Amino acid sequence: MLVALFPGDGIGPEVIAQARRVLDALKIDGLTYEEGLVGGVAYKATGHPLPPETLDIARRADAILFGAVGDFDCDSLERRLRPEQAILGLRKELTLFSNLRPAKMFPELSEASTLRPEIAAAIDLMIVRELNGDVYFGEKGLRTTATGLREGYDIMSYNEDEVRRIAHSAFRTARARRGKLCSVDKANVLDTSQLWRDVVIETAKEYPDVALTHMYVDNAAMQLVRNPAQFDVIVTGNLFGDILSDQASMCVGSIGMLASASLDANGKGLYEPIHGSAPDIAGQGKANPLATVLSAAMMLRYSLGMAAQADRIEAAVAKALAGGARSPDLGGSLTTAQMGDAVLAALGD
Ligand SMILES: NC(=O)C1=CN([C@@H]2O[C@H](COP(=O)(O)OP(=O)(O)OC[C@H]3O[C@@H](n4cnc5c(N)ncnc54)[C@H](O)[C@@H]3O)[C@@H](O)[C@H]2O)C=CC1
Ligand SMILES: CC(C)CC(=O)C(=O)O
Ligand SMILES: [Mg+2]
Repeated sequence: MLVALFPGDGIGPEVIAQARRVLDALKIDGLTYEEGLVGGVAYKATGHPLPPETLDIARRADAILFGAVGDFDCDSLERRLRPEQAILGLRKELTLFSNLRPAKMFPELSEASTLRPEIAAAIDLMIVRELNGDVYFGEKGLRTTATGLREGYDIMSYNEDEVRRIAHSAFRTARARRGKLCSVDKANVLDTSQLWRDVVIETAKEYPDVALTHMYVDNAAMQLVRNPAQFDVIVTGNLFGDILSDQASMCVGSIGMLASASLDANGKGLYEPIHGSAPDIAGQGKANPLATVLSAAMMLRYSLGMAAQADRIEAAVAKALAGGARSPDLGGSLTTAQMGDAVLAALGD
């Protein structure tokens, strides 16, 4: 089994290094790694944020473990050369349309949540975010209006096939969990969302065992902090899912805790923390690596058929937290490597 390892920029290499240590400690027979350049480091070395060699590794690999991309040095580059194009390009080129972002409260972290402990305690939800469409991939550009004003535009669109495939993914996810699906849109204003809602309702006919509800995204943002326990699975578009998942991360303690899987129709996946390259803390040993460690566990579970090994990692993370391991984002002072040490120690117990 080949794992593509793409550390990227900023804290990406720091958190990937800890995930790799944890994977190595499992001593899984036949697991090999091939590293590739992505993001700002790739641009600086090759002139492209997603070089063809990297894409080739990604295509050959059984799964991809990704750190983060983003580098302020590249802010003035034209859009197609910017580091973020690496992750957007991988998602599109490999048709990774279904982005699973679980947010579950580790009981030991209730003091790190921005919510009251009794509200935070019950959080166990999954955001299923569409990853190949929406404003991120629509026609976009800068132009000058007839009156000489500068204007920017990003077209939001979804066709019914794109909505149907993510709806199926979300219904299946809900069926395997508590059987509740909330579709989040802005159908009171956006035609894109009206189509989204119609197609989700049509798809629901194939899943009579799943209870479907709908919510506008502004209300969903509010409900996520008012009463997050009401949610089991949330399905939503690319932009809304991006925003709601960062919000959900603070409900369970930190953006440094949220893992993700981005899957194609056949179970091939890219696994990454939901956070970015965090230039404000890069190189200082302050990054929490647990989101990446938990992403590696999702990789074992979803793409490599190694659920027992995934369970071991998740149990070790829970044990490390129960033992008091805390990086600065969780109110502690452990370094990135010390958080890795704590997980390794828990794995060995
Ligand atoms: N998938 C990816 O590669 C993503 C890339 N980005 C890129 O990352 C760069 C920085 O973006 P921001 O908006 O600042 O988002 P960010 O997620 O990198 O950071 C937001 C805040 O959270 C903190 N943070 C993030 N991860 C953390 C961790 N593991 N441990 C402790 N604290 C953590 C950061 O220090 C910062 O204060 C940008 O270039 C952006 O485009 C942003 C999100 C995802
Ligand atoms: C470059 C961004 C689109 C990545 C991001 O913020 C995300 O996927 O959460
Ligand atoms: Mg994001």
